[in-house]
Amino acid sequence: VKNNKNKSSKAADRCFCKLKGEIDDCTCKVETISEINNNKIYPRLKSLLARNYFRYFKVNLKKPCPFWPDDSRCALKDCHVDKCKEEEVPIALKKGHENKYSKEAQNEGSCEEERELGALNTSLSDESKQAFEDWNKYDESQELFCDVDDESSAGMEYVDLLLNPERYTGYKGDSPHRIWRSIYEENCFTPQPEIGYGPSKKNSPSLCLEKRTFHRLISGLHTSINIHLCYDYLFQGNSIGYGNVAKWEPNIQEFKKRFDPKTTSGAGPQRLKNLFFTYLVELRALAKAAPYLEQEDFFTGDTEEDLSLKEGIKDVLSIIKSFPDQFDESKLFAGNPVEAKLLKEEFRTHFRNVSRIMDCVGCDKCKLWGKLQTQGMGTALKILFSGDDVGPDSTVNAHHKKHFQLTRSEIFTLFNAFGRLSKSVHSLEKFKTLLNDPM
Ligand SMILES: Cc1cc2nc3c(=O)[nH]c(=O)nc-3n(C[C@H](O)[C@H](O)[C@H](O)COP(=O)(O)OP(=O)(O)OC[C@H]3O[C@@H](n4cnc5c(N)ncnc54)[C@H](O)[C@@H]3O)c2cc1C
Repeated sequence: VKNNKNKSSKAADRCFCKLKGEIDDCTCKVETISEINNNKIYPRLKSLLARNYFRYFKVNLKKPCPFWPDDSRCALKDCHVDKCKEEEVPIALKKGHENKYSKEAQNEGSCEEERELGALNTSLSDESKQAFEDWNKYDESQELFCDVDDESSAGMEYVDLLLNPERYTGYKGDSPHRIWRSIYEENCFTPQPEIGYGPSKKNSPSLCLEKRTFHRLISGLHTSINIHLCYDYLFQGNSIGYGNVAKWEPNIQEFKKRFDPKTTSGAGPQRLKNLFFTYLVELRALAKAAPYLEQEDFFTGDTEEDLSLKEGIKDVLSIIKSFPDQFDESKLFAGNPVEAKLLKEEFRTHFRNVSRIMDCVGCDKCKLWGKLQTQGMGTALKILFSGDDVGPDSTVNAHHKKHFQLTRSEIFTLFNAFGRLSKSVHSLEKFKTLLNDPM
């Protein structure tokens, strides 16, 4: 037991070795983020994001992949996964039953049908449908929601995020690798080697601040997605030590495989650190947009709920604003104006590509969360770099020029995307404990 414990604490030290001190290119410390997130921001966001306003995501999951022939069928249906007989599939994994995951369901069979893990639960109540119609009418009358093309396109549907948590889906192999590869190799200014952002080495010029920022942002998002799947991992019945009961639990081995320097050629700890960088950038976007958000009306069709939601949002924003070491976006695109403009355009094009690649993700649930999080990050970048005013005077006013605006969908994805990062940072505590103290 002692030996095992020693081995595991070393793994904890190795994985978390970079999670201390200042975050690259920022003055903020990892410890400060962990403390304020875990004690103040995460608990508040958790209850805020369970409210109706932040619960139903309007999204088009049927858009064709613009870059290569759609391989999603091949990725999960018949090519990689052997089909189980109907009676072998645990009831909890069948479409429409996911939310009913219960003791009764856990005692069901053990066959893995990974396609079902990634399938969406699209059930909605009649009241929700009525509420969405009211929301649309309200949005149109406010002229706040300007992204009409997407909003009105065929294929848009509401998805209940609480019924479709981001977790292990079994999506692996060529399809996600092609997505990540195309993001990093074609769109992400990846430094060589990935672990070093530092001064230039021979044949490997260091990246400028903007490109480093871009790469870290995406890497931090990737880390967050992978932490979620490690944290909410499906141990099938018959897994060693699990008998016949299937369970959703943190998977330490999976976490180690992804973040231990030993299994990642040294890159794991930096990838974990990048999560904090991404967190800091989105935190700053919320702080910057706070004056705008604080005076926004969050319409849900229920006056009491609207008011209480507004209070909840103000409460979390007050903590976000009080964060001492905010990311300083003014350092980016600050050089020669002509070069800065080109760089910003390049940044924007690459980010747009990353968000479009999400339509190529071959697992509906992963696509859902991938789209949500890239859209949220896009909103954060718009807030930080659009150059428009963000302030109390910036809301729509019929008699004045329209300045900065956020659509409902931008507000929705901004908060939800930040909520994902917040949960990832929070779950690191659990992994640290488990690695230090394996049962
Ligand atoms: C948009 C998207 C959403 C997904 N959502 C889910 C989900 O909800 N549930 C689920 O179970 N699976 C999900 N996946 C799949 C998951 O991210 C992995 O691709 C899969 O588990 C296979 O993991 P892997 O170990 O092969 O490495 P991958 O995570 O696929 O990584 C590929 C390569 O990228 C590099 N890399 C890894 N992490 C980082 C990082 N943080 N920064 C920089 N480089 C890195 C490494 O070289 C690695 O070999 C999603 C994939 C995508 C593209």
